[in-house]
Amino acid sequence: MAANVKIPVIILSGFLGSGKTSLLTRALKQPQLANSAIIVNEFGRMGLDHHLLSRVEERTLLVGGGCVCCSMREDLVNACMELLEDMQRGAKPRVDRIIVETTGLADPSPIWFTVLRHPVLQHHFHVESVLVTVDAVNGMLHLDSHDESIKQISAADRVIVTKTDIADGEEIERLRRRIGQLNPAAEVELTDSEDTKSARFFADNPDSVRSPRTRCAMAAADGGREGRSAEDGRNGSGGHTDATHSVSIRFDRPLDWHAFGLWLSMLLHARGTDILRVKGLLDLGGEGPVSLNGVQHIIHPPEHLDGWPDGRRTSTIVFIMKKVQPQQVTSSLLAFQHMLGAVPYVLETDLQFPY
Ligand SMILES: Nc1nc2c(ncn2[C@@H]2O[C@H](COP(=O)(O)OP(=O)(O)OP(=O)(O)O)[C@@H](O)[C@H]2O)c(=O)[nH]1
Repeated sequence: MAANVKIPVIILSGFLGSGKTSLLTRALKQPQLANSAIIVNEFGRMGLDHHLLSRVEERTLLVGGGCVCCSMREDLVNACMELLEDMQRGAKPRVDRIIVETTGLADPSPIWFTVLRHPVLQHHFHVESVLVTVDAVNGMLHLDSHDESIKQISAADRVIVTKTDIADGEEIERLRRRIGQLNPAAEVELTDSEDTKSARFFADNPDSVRSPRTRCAMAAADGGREGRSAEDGRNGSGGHTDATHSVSIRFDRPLDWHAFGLWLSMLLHARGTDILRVKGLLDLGGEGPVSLNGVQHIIHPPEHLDGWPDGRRTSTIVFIMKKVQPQQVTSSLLAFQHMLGAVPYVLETDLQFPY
């Protein structure tokens, strides 16, 4: 098997009963997903009929400092290693992707961490996207009452609102807005039980690098906040210190990578468990952007991309945080601006702190 091309892993998460299995079952009927390996977390569940289906019991091994997001999922390691060995000795054909369906209460970050940091898996697999289902009828309630739901949405590249056939339009719009506030970097899509094209969520790379920019551009067009320096907002007080907040930040010039890397390491070292997601495109002065993708204090190796997705050359970073105020991030960046070589400004935030 071609060892140098990593097999994409797609994580399918979403709160209890939000429609993960229904979505996946429908998607697997389409030929695009024929050559996929599926790993689900629960024993004894019926309904998925697939030749490569593997059911595993969720087992997490705490590694490093004992932090949950930096734990290895032993179940996933075993399932992937088994598949890898089978493919390497020719007992199974090489699969096009692995889809991991989590339990409804799972935090997707240990799965991410496992694929990224396991000494063998990291050379053969990469996490292509995190899909999260949200129930159009109950999603708002789940978000209000369950931290797990918020964590899942924060980790998502693509949020799929299910059950739109039984929810009213206004309800769906409210939910979309809430998801957009929680994770401005995620694409939000709708589905229902009659959707016969749901393989698109798994087989198309959501081009995660484009989404923060697209959303930011939309926010700028509609909110008119673009161009205001973060300095203007540094003394604002947003309250809600325990809540989850997001902020999208842009820079006026290319960034110094070493200085930015140092700043980010310091932030993650100090507040890693509260930084649920960092995602963006950086202008480091090279031809194309460098994509940045992190979940809690795990940062995916940055990737150089060939071109700017929407032709606009600028750094945009989205932070989704718990117990950290957007202005704490911006003030810290401002304090670092001379080393960074660029001035940050707030493009969009869910908090109305004074600009
Ligand atoms: N009307 C409607 N019902 C749906 C839709 N998606 C799922 N359901 C129903 O919602 C219920 C839960 O769906 P599942 O697919 O089992 O949800 P899940 O997220 O896999 O559930 P857990 O594994 O328990 O977390 C089932 O009764 C489904 O038939 C949808 O788009 N429309």
